[in-house]
Amino acid sequence: MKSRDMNHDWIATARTLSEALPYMQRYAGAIVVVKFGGNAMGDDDAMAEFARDIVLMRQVGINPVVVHGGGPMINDMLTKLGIKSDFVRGKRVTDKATVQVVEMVLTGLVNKRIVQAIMDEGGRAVGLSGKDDDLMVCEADDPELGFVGRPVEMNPQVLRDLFKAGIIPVVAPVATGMQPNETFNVNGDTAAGAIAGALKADRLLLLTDVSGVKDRDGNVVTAMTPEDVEAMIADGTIAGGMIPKTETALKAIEDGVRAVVILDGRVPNACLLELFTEHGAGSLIRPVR
Ligand SMILES: Nc1ncnc2c1ncn2[C@@H]1O[C@H](COP(=O)(O)OP(=O)(O)O)[C@@H](O)[C@H]1O
Ligand SMILES: CC(=O)N[C@@H](CCC(=O)OP(=O)(O)O)C(=O)O
Repeated sequence: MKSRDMNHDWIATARTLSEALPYMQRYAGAIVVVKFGGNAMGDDDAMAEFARDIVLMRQVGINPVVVHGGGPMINDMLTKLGIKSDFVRGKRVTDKATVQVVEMVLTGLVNKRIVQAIMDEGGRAVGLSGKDDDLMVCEADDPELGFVGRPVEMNPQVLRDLFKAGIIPVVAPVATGMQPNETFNVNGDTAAGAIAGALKADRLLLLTDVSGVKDRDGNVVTAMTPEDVEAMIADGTIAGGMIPKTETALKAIEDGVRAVVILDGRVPNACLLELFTEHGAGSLIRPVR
């Protein structure tokens, strides 16, 4: 058995723990899907800290699912191999050679790095992609993008089976198609939204590199309805990479996810701060109740 450091700095102070306990009880049995993007991954210390948070979530009875990205790691490998890559509306134009590199990097290097980090922190993790047990079946999103997938059928039973066994699923956003032998590259946010929707998750946490959705003055909007988000997209306050992210949030809520939070994954203990403190973290999007 490997030696494992089971100390969680975050719960080292009694004050924080007493604040956290009611929230931990409230979330017992909840399904929380966490999108961990390539830009949020950082160095080995940041990875270990993220893994520690996920393990703690599992220890207090939450069923976490990690859906990861890895755009920067794909870029590095494509550069090494001399393959050029372009993005259209935030999605990578993916030809045959590129989709092979995407699958190799995401399901190999990135997926196993996260699985290993969770194991090192005392959790149990199993890595899979959308291909495993047909978890995520796609069609081509747009002919202009090549092998970029749009999820059309989800089979999340394998995730529920892993929950029952106390195992944390770690999902790479690579999917199978309707035809034999098809492989699709799926945007990480899109995959996380589709998985959260299929599970009717209690929370979808989209970790990014800003503290949340900002208004015109640059202040983070802490609570929003889907209608607020639509208005901010329409008037241009939400732009660039935040558009697909917030659109993913809207679709997930439509599919039955109770709430979506967009938050800064570079902040230490970001997921725990969101789930287990009164003030939370980032921007919470949910329907008016
Ligand atoms: N209203 C907004 N609030 C916050 N960020 C915004 C907003 N509009 C555009 N953005 C941009 O969206 C970016 C996040 O999207 P993206 O870079 O695609 O994230 P990731 O790489 O984590 O998926 C922010 O860094 C910011 O530059
Ligand atoms: C279709 C598409 O764009 N797929 C992404 C998949 C990885 C991803 O989403 O990574 P981040 O979350 O780190 O950006 C890509 O090829 O980069």
